[in-house]
Amino acid sequence: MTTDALIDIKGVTHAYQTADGPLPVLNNLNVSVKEGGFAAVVGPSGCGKSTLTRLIAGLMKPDTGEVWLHGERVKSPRSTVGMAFQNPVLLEWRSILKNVMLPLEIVPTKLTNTQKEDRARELLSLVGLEGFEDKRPSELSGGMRQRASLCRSLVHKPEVLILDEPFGALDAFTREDLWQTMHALRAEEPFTGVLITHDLRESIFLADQVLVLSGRPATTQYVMDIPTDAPRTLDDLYTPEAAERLNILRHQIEIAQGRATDEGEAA
Ligand SMILES: Nc1ncnc2c1ncn2[C@@H]1O[C@H](COP(=O)(O)OP(=O)(O)OP(=O)(O)O)[C@@H](O)[C@H]1O
Repeated sequence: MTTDALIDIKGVTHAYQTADGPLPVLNNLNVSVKEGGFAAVVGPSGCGKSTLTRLIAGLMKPDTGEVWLHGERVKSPRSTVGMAFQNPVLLEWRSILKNVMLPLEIVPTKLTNTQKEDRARELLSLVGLEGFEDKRPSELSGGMRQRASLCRSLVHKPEVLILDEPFGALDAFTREDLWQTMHALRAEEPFTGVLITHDLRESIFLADQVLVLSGRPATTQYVMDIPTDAPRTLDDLYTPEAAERLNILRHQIEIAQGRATDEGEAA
């Protein structure tokens, strides 16, 4: 296969088999993310965003179409994909450090135990959790737990990081802090990312490409490229360019929901 895309989803169609018959979820979906790219996926509730992440991670196979990661067809679960979700599932009987080290116990690695620990400590320090390594998850705030969960999803240096609404349960200020942490992490530890979110500001702040999926069964309805020439700051969200991008995306979501048409008229 000749493509410079690290993630290449080609013509994927999928339906879940339910008691009421097939539920078509994805319809001829095409998504391409280049190495080091960061794509945000937005779309109406229930349109198939999480299904897309399961396909990338190899947790399920599409009915038709192909999923490729780094030039290899995905047919089974991939340990080279890291995932973080809205509710970080940290194990209460393990310290924060040991929680972060968990993937290194599961995914084959040549690191010694000391190197594994150093790696986990380094990431925890990068997200501002130095000094909390020996705490239990319940001793941390929600934002701190999510930081630890991000470290855990990156500790084995995955090719792809999938973030499924990881900041959705956090208050607005903590969420903005975490957005900046994401940029810091990416600067230190470049990865290819796919972020599922309902927050359009989050999508334009974090991603270099925003994909709007149509209503179910989802197809790629609109793609917005966001150039990344300089490090982003929260002030960038209050510029006329940001306002225009948010307006375009909001309108596209309304089209996906069937509440507006292409011409901007109410449906
Ligand atoms: N294992 C399953 N079996 C049957 N139906 C499923 C299954 N998983 C998801 N669905 C249905 O498929 C549709 C798409 O689900 P999915 O979780 O991918 O959507 P989503 O866009 O991530 O949703 P949300 O925005 O609400 O998080 C939903 O209608 C959901 O109920």
